[in-house]
Amino acid sequence: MADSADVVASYGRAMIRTRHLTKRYGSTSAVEDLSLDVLPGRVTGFLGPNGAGKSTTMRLVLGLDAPTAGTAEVNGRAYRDLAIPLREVGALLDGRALHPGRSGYHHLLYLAQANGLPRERVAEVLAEVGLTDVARRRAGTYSLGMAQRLGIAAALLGEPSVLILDEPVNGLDTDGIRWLRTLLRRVAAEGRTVLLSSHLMSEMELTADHLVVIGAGRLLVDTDMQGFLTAHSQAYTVVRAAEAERLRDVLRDAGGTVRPDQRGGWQVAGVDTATIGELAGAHRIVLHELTPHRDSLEDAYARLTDDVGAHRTRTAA
Ligand SMILES: Nc1ncnc2c1ncn2[C@@H]1O[C@H](COP(=O)(O)OP(=O)(O)OP(=O)(O)O)[C@@H](O)[C@H]1O
Repeated sequence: MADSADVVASYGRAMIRTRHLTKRYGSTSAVEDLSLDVLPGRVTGFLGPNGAGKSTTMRLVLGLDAPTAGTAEVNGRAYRDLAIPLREVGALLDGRALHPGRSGYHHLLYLAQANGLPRERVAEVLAEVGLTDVARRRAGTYSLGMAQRLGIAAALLGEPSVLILDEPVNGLDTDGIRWLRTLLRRVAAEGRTVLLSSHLMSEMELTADHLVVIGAGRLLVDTDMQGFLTAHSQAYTVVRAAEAERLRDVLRDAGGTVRPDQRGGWQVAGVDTATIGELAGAHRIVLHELTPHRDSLEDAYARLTDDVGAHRTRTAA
C-alpha cells in the first residue's frame, strides 16, 4: 500500500487538511492540536471511542463550528470560502436532520436550487440511493435507514470531490450496508476523497483503505489499514486435539504460548502453524483442527485502545 507521500504525489494534494485544529467547549477539549491530511483516491476510516472528537472535527471542517485554534480546509480553502460548497464537499452528519413535512424529492430540490445545481440531479441521486419510489412521501415518515439514504443522496447531489460521512451505516439494513460499501469504494476509485466514521468495525475493515484514530481529541494513528492490522494484531493458531493436555505440553516445550480457546481448543502464539502440525505429527497426536488466525480490525482496535489506556495509566502514575 502506498504511503501518504506517494498518494499526494499521484493525486496532487490532500483534500481535507487540518493544522493544529483545536476546539474547546468550556473545560472540555473536544479536538486538540489535530493536524491531518485526508487524501483522495481512498476511503479513510475515522475511528475513536464515543466522545473522541470525530463529529466535532467533521463539523469544524464543514464550517459548522468555529475552531478555538488552528485551521481546517477543504480543497485548499476554508469551507466558508468555497464558491459552491455542495460541488466540492458533500456531507452526512445527522440523517435525522430533515424538514419532516417536506418530501424527500423537495428536500433535494431545495438543496439543488439553493446551490445552483441542475434539477436533473435530484432524480439521479434518488435513483442512486434507491429512494425513487418513496421520493414524494414526507421525510418525517421515513425510517432511519431511509432518512440516512436521503442524507447520502444530499451529499452526492453536487458530485463533490470530497465526501464526509458521520456514521452513515446507522439504520441501514444488510443490503443498504453492502450498497453503501460498494458506492464508497467506487467513489474512492474515481479519485475522490472519502472520510467515514463508524463504530461498526467489521464494516470499516471491508470499506476503508486508510485509518485515522483519535482519542480525547488527539491523533493516535494515521496509517493504512494493512499497516494498522500488522502493527496491532497478534498472529496465532487455533488447534484442537483429542489429547488436548499432551498437545499443550508439547507446544509449551517448543516455546509456544498456549491459551484456552473459546471452542475448547488452544490458541497458540510463538510457534507457527506448520511447526505445530509437524510437532503434533512427531508426537503422534491426532489433530482435529489447525487454523491460522489473523486478528480482525475490531481485535486490533481493541488492542490499540488497551495499549493507549495502559500508557495513560503508566503516565499518570
Ligand atoms: N456543542 C457542544 N457543547 C459542549 N460539548 C460538546 C459539544 N459538542 C461536542 N462536545 C463534547 O466534545 C467531545 C467530543 O464529542 P464528539 O461528538 O465530537 O465525539 P465523537 O467522537 O463524534 O463521539 P461519538 O462516537 O459518540 O459520536 C465530547 O466530550 C462532547 O461531549
